Amino acid sequence: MRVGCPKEIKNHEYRVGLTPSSVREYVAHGHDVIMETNAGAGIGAGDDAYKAAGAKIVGTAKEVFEQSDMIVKVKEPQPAEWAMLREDQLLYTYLHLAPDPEQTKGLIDSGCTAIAYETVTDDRGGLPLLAPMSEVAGRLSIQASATALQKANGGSGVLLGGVPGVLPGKVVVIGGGVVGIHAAKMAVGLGTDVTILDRSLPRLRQLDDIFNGRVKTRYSSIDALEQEVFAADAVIGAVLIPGAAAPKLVTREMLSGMKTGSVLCDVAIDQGGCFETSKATTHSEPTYVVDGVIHYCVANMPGAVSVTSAHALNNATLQYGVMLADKGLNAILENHHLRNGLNVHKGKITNAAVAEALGYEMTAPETILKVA
Ligand SMILES: NC(=O)C1=CN([C@@H]2O[C@H](COP(=O)(O)OP(=O)(O)OC[C@H]3O[C@@H](n4cnc5c(N)ncnc54)[C@H](O)[C@@H]3O)[C@@H](O)[C@H]2O)C=CC1
Ligand SMILES: CC(=O)C(=O)O
Ligand SMILES: [Mg+2]
Repeated sequence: MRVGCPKEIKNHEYRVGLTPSSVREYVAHGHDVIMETNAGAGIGAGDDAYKAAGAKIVGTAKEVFEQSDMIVKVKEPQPAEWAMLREDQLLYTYLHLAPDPEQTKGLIDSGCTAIAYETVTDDRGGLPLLAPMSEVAGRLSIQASATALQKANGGSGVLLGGVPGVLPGKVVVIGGGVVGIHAAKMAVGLGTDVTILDRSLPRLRQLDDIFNGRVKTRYSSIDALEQEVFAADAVIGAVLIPGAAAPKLVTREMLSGMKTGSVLCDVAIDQGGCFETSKATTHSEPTYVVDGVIHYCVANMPGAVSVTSAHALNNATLQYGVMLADKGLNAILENHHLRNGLNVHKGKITNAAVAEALGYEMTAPETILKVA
């Protein structure tokens, strides 16, 4: 198969869909890899490194899209990119369609087969292609919140770790999954007072074991949520209902009960955000203020640490990517985890949560996947 990888074009997105090491693996499986020139510049991988791994370098994204059977990316396609996709082409990347009707329509109109990293599953009930970026974003969320809390950045002037004789700041994490655990790890490392809220009791029990008394856990009722959010210096939004739009857990009304200069960091913004007042921001302008509360809502947080992120992402995406290149649509038919990743095929929505969020009819992948 001809596998293509364009340079990412989202604001301050420095990751790349294929590292040179991944290119070598595709080539070892007999595939041709076509890279856009400078695609790896943001991770310090020049065209020479890609050539050495066996890739062909082309000058424009247009050539990559024209010459490839499968496109491997990081972020959801931007309008200029979805216009270049075509029927019989596989797209393998993050999509986050539930909060994004325009992109969904773009993919439907293209006729392409789109697999969303964030809905591919594994045998343990996890989301293996989302997990590495959730690890990164969870860890970054504490750095981002600590920076926003600094007075010169508009924050309340609280140091999350405190100092001897002065109490530490309070971090509240809503959603104790991958993002939540990694946010808590960083916050604990700084010496912060940390509480994690979740709706899953088994998950709360697991967190209690992992952190061995170093974090408090709380069932996420409306009461508990309100009390914790009002007392917090930083709130990390880390909930997920796979594929679906995030539930709005912190309302506009609740902001008036929060401390002035406290921070809402909405990591779940790529699924529409879990705070009513969240709107996606970029690394150029990551924060804005509503009712005295700083909002940080960057939808591609891991792009800021592109070297770590691109390698962590490739570690997770490579196995399924090579499977897709080896077997084409047959890979999706044979592997139910990859089938869970299928969101759009030949103009139909094949993911139930996406269909429900956007009012489309859901079509079961098995009924429309035609294999040559
Ligand atoms: N902004 C960014 O750059 C990035 C965003 N993300 C996003 O972060 C979000 C979280 O991802 P993961 O941690 O991997 O998901 P996960 O599935 O590991 O964890 C989500 C947790 O939320 C909990 N939850 C669901 N509804 C809840 C509610 N009403 N109240 C409290 N807890 C609730 C679940 O029980 C689960 O423990 C996703 O939307 C993901 O796409 C991930 C990476 C980067
Ligand atoms: C998961 C996601 O949206 C990201 O890594 O940018
Ligand atoms: Mg997005």
